[in-house]
Amino acid sequence: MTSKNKINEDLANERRKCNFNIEEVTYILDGGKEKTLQRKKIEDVALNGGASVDDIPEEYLSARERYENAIRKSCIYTNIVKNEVLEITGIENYGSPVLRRTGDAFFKDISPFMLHLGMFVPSIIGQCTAEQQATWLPRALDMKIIGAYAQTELGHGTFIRGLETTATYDPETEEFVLHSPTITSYKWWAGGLGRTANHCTVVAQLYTQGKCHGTHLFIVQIRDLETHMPLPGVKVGEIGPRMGFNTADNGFLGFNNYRIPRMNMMMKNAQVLKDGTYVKAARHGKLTYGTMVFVRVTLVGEASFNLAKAVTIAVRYSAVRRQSELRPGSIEPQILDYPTQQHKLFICIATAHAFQLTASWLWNTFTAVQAEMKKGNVDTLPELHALSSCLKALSTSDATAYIEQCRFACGGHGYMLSSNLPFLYAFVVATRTYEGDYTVLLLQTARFLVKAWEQAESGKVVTPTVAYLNRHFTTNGKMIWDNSPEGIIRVFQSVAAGKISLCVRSIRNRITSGMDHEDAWLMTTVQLVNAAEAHCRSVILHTYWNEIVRLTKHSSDNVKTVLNQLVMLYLTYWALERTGDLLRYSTISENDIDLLQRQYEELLVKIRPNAVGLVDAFDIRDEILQSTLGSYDGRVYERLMEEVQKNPLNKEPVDPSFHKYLKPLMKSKI
Ligand SMILES: CC/C=C\C/C=C\C/C=C\C/C=C\C/C=C\C/C=C\CCCCC(=O)SCCNC(=O)CCNC(=O)[C@H](O)C(C)(C)COP(=O)(O)OP(=O)(O)OC[C@H]1O[C@@H](n2cnc3c(N)ncnc32)[C@H](O)[C@@H]1OP(=O)(O)O
Ligand SMILES: Cc1cc2nc3c(=O)[nH]c(=O)nc-3n(C[C@H](O)[C@H](O)[C@H](O)COP(=O)(O)OP(=O)(O)OC[C@H]3O[C@@H](n4cnc5c(N)ncnc54)[C@H](O)[C@@H]3O)c2cc1C
Repeated sequence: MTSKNKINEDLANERRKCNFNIEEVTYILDGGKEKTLQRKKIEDVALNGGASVDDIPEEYLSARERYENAIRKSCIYTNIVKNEVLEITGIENYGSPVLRRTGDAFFKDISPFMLHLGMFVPSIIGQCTAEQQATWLPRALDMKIIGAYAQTELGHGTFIRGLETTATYDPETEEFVLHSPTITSYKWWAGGLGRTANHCTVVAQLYTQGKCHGTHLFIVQIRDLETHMPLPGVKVGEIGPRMGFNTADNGFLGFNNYRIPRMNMMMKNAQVLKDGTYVKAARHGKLTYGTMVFVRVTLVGEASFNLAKAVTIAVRYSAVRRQSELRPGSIEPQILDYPTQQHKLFICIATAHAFQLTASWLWNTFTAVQAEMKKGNVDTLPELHALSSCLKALSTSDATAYIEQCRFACGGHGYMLSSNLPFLYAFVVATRTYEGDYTVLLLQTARFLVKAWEQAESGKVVTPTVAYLNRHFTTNGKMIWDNSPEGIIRVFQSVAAGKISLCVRSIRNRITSGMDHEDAWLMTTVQLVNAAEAHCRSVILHTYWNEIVRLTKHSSDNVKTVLNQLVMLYLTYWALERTGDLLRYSTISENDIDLLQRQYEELLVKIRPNAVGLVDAFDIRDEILQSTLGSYDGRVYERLMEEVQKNPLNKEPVDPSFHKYLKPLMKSKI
């Protein structure tokens, strides 16, 4: 072994200590051995060319160079995917999470093609008729056209009904006229729109025969395919530097009476006939919001994956890093030996597991609802909307907080861009806002919960994810505390039921004292967000536990044990985080809380020897991690020094600014 690929001795020791079969855990997280093998095959094909390597790390480049470099690498990756990977996966897997994750080896920030595959293509699949799909989809998948998703405007992001862009049908020419009547109606934020896209999905208020029919989706060509010039009537550009997403060329877009053919309206759920007659085909009023539901579902997996990356970096670093002394004169311990460090990191491993298993479960729910909707049944959509909203909100918010915790866990070196932790944070913190802000989405779930509560109150049996509400009406008083996993979950469900019940009571009391329903709801929104968060927490705890029990049925004993320790850590951690709620809604005592705390500390000790094995089980290749601190070999200090050599500021021993500014300053007299 050369010194370049020699494994750091501490990390090698950690791997020797690991007592479970790492591959077995990887298979569970990936959804089965076949899926792991296919992922590895894709990674081998896509990454073995080393095409991702930048001579100069992208953070040293100017805005223009960074963008050009991102396009260059996107094209390399797209060609690999088109020519080699799709042969393995099949065209239907274009845009699958595996491709998205493999893509992370090419970009520290983000590909300008992300929104093309992440939202433009899904909007064609979800919102177009079969005939329209036949026109657009092959060209989009083949990258003959490149699209963005332009919904948000300068004046409105959350409130879609408030969007101002208009699409007015002209039966004379059988065209829609797109127009941006005000400055606030300019599209703003769409990824890939600023410089890259030549087409986009535009969300606009549809007018026909003098009547507005609300927001609908349109496919709009914005640039010439040969020259890439914006077409007449289109004003488009990049919105400027932001906290992250700096290679995603987020853009603005305005229209001046710009005409598109009638058939460019996405007509799966509603149509405008040649004469201008509006026909609504949809059985549910919000099917045009479907692309957002799809992305919210995928974001739970994104949260898990990005957190898995962060904690892989932080745990490996913590095994390599030695600091302070436990006793005078003793050898400096690995920082992973500090219980406070374990407290910061093990919850991140458990959370990545919880979100990954919840994401798979949510994906199955999503595909089941889609299948029902194909048959004309939309009854399960409200529950999916409520679930995807709160799970998107909580998973992105928790992942953001824990990625930052991983950075804190790496001390000063975590602040280096080369650790990749700042990039991960800047990318993930945006997910809390986009595709529906945290608070706004929890309030959507709260609407569903209040309705479910009313149904349960009237004796109706409610859907499985809120079935605990039926129990709430048949049991009296506080939930009996029970330290088993099922007991903790039951108590969390009682907390959710209790909070929803308080919300309903507050709304009713306010209405009784003279408020109208809207004001009573508004005044209760702080509690409603809290109740939706409690509900979502109980869903995650329940799903995580159920899935671990199901998936480890045939596992080896040691895998069963370590995955059980993790899920118990998760349940105990949240019980301790929510002792106030537990005291209010269950019979938990001071003594029970002391026991929980001891149980938590014992779990940290039990998990400690397997910590590196657990992050290895995420099986994230070094090319994808892109971190000086987190590589498999643990050559932390060597990599930090190697990275310094790439710094253009170190190219010359003396910077020109010395002669230009510093020296004259030093020579000048006071
Ligand atoms: C080379 C390539 C390299 C790599 C790439 C490789 C592969 C890539 C492949 C894949 C990518 C994978 C993943 C993608 C990952 C990341 C994507 C990256 C970036 C994404 C960027 C972000 C994009 C965006 O942000 S787009 C804009 C999103 N905007 C929003 O989310 C707006 C939020 N607001 C709303 O949703 C609504 O306005 C509202 C819900 C808040 C309110 O709506 P409205 O006022 O109309 O309704 P209400 O009156 O409140 O409610 C009425 C009833 O309707 C119900 N309702 C609401 N919404 C829905 C819904 N969606 N579905 C069902 N029902 C809904 C509501 O509950 C009410 O019901 P009730 O019964 O009356 O109570
Ligand atoms: C990196 C990034 C990429 C994006 N990409 C795209 C894209 O590709 N395409 C696209 O169309 N859009 C995109 N967006 C826009 C994104 O979807 C919106 O920013 C998001 O939906 C939030 O809307 P907003 O910015 O209008 O926030 P606002 O709605 O103005 O929110 C501001 C604050 O007001 C609060 N608030 C708003 N309404 C309510 C309410 N009813 N009740 C209580 N509180 C409320 C929110 O909680 C928040 O705290 C992107 C945004 C970012 C940051």
